Amino acid sequence: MLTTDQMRAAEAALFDTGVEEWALMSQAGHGAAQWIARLAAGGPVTVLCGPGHNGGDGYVAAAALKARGLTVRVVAPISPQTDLARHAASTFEGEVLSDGEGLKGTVFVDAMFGIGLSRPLSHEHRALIRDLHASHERAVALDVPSGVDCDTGDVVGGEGDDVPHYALTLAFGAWKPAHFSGPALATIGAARLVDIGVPDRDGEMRLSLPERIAPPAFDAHKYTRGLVAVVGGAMAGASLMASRAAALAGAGYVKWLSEHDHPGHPPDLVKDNAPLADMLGDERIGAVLIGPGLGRDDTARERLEAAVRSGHPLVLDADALVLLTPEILAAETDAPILLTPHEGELSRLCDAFDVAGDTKRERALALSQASGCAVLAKGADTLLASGADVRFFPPASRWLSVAGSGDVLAGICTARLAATGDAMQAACEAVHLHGRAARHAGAGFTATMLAEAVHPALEDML
Ligand SMILES: NC(=O)C1=CN([C@@H]2O[C@H](COP(=O)(O)OP(=O)(O)OC[C@H]3O[C@@H](n4cnc5c(N)ncnc54)[C@H](OP(=O)(O)O)[C@@H]3O)[C@@H](O)[C@H]2O)[C@@H](O)CC1
Ligand SMILES: [K+]
Repeated sequence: MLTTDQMRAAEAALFDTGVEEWALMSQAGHGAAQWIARLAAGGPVTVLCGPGHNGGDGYVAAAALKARGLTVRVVAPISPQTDLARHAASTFEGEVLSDGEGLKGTVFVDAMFGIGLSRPLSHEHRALIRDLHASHERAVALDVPSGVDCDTGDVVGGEGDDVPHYALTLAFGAWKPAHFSGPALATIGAARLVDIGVPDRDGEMRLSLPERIAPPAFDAHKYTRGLVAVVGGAMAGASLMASRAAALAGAGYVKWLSEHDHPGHPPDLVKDNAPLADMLGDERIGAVLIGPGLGRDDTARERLEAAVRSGHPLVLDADALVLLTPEILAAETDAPILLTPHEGELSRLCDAFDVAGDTKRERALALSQASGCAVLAKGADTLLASGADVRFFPPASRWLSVAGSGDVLAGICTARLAATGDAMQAACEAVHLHGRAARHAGAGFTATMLAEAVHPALEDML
């Protein structure tokens, strides 16, 4: 995944090796045409071409679709402004209109602006896009929906609903942050990558895709598979739900460290109510979860301090993120710690650690660097920051926006942390497991149903 500047640098590096600019544009346009042809299914296509190279890609796609025998119209409110764009336009031998008046069709292709967007869209351009979108059955965006800032996913000078919804967005050469984060998520639709020869490199920003979860070793026993300790608190239900999710996400043994009882306590979950510091002294513990249902009073703070002092790998969630300060973390050993804040908790933590950032990605990175913890910033555009690295995730089920969903995720994170010993890997596995579980749970599920669905989700990922 590349920012606009990194994308331009990657293109420049290719040109230095002798690759022609036209070759890249040709690959982008032809790659796009293949997708558009599938969506058009023989119906008419309208391509809106801008003045730069995004428009150039549009002209190449239009020519390729016309060569396939489709009816193709180009709408170009601004003429091409560079030699390369003019050359691309010259390859399209069909109707070029200056406005979209009365046009109807199957697919509307938005090739107005891509990574070169330099200011908000004018009212006229916004209206033209809205009208063409409305008069066609499906819309496809080339590189990004016009008006979206590739680096942030913000709509430049507008709100998320100022850009219409696209069925498909075709990213050229590399993913940009806008494809998986920010308000743009509401407009991007399905995102597909079109290869134009930009080499995949092991950059700091990547899209995390599900990888296989390692099954237990042949000689595994409950402790080597991971002993998870879930610290309970004033509201027992949340930590109980997290414990259940941890047990189904592959932990060998889950202990619920709770002074309170709960009627939903399953018989296979061991409850321990000895003094917390004693229980946390068990060296066999692979990872500790603290936060769900913890409470925010002095007792809760003491429990959090004890968990940090224990030196075990940790997952901090919910109330633990409200209580956390740099002073509490100062007691830390070098064990991995994963923080799992939602948007509000992330803001609070940034204040507590005295860091800031314009985007969620920048805030999560700054917090990770200031705290030394991995930060899984949850939400519709969940992302993971650790040191200088960022992982984005494919969008998950919108039904995950249910109370208790975060408790389930925290439980899964802790089971995977106990199994892998690595916060980054654990968080990636957990996000994919959580997303899979949501698919198994279907629509309108409760957090309890989601926790149970972690079981078939784990089976899928082996
Ligand atoms: N480089 C390559 O080799 C490859 C690039 N590729 C493709 O090129 C795209 C990037 O092309 P690009 O750099 O030409 O920028 P692009 O997005 O077309 O816009 C720039 C033009 O729009 C204008 N403009 C901007 N905002 C405006 C506004 N609000 N309202 C009005 N005008 C506005 C701006 O004018 P200016 O700001 O200079 O006044 C300029 O004329 C990239 O997304 C990908 O699709 C691929 O084919 C792979 C190979
Ligand atoms: K576009």
